[in-house]
Amino acid sequence: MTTIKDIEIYSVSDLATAKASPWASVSIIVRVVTSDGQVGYGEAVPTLRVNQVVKAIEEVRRFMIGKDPFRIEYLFREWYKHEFYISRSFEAATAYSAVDIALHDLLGKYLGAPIYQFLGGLVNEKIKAYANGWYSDCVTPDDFAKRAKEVVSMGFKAMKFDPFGPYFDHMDEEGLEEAVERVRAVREAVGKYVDILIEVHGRFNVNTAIKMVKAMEQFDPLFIEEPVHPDLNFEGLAKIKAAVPGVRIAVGERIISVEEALQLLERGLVDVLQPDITNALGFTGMSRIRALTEAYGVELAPHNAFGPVQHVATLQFDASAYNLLIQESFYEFWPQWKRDIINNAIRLEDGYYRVPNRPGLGVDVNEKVLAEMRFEGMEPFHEEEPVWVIKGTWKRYR
Ligand SMILES: O=C(O)[C@H](O)[C@@H](O)[C@H](O)[C@H](O)CO
Ligand SMILES: [Mg+2]
Repeated sequence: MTTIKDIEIYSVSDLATAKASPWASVSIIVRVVTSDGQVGYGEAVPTLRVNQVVKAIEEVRRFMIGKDPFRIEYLFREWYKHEFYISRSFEAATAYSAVDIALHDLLGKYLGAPIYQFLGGLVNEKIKAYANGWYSDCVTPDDFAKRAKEVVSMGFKAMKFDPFGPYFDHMDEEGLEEAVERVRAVREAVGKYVDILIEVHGRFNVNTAIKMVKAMEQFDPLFIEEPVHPDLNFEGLAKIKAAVPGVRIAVGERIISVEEALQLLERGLVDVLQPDITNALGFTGMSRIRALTEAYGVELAPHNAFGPVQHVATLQFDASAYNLLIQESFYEFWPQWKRDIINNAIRLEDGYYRVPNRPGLGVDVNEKVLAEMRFEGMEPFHEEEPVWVIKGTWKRYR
């Protein structure tokens, strides 16, 4: 019987190139090795918890050594039994997510099939992408408009951005006007057939969020994402939906269980759910969440903001999701080393991605790059700009 022989953990980074997504200037890649020498890869969430996540993966590693890697559901339930806090701990959830992704990669390689083949087969021949990470250092409406045009020239048919500068909790009239002017400039630059998605990063209190959503409706966003502080999601989103029923609301990047997805869906608070395969318990969790969204008639736009193994794992998941709306991508805006980790195997074709159809994740991981980029340390922290915004945008322009 094939067993898990080891789980290696690679924190990789080149801090000097932390351009668009400062929260993910590090990537945490896991390499699961079996007794017959096969290797599966996964990825965990870095952000301001790199060392904690690495330690949490070590806990999963201790449990997994010697186990049958193909008993994926059994392994999840056993670890759920032992771990005790996995539904309450982001670190525990992302650690397990990374290993679950690697187990699916191994199963695909064992079966000689891409992961989507055993998730229900190919539903989406190609995946519509939206660009994120494209607006580093954009401050004025003109900055955003110019860069948005470049994004369209790359082939993207959709793009997401956070136009809210340095506002948090509350935003005054001037701040709202600045945000409106940035969105207006992008809408005028790209025209009405390119989708605009507005990212709020859960910045605002409920009253500010309602005022903001009302102001943004004129631009017909594909959705507005995380308009209110995530701990206010239930009451806050309900008030937003009541006040502005015509705007699609998207949340979900922070959920770590199918139960959290259910709490959002059963209250009718979300129009587009954005679970993330690197913290919503890998393919095992995402498949459960997908079934729920289908039952509630909610579309999927999986969050995807960290690294290359996450990128291809998400595409494998997307391939068999009939209620997929659109897929987030930072891929084209990363430093080159991140794309090199998967030999730059993914290509945007007229705004869409084809899903690799080779076994497992469908791409090779470049172990030379993994070794070269190995890194000990933490994500950079800057007091003057939260790590979760696109670099250089936490500014006013008036
Ligand atoms: O929708 C997104 O891609 C996310 O909100 C990113 O913009 C965040 O900054 C990151 O996920 C923080 O960890
Ligand atoms: Mg987001």
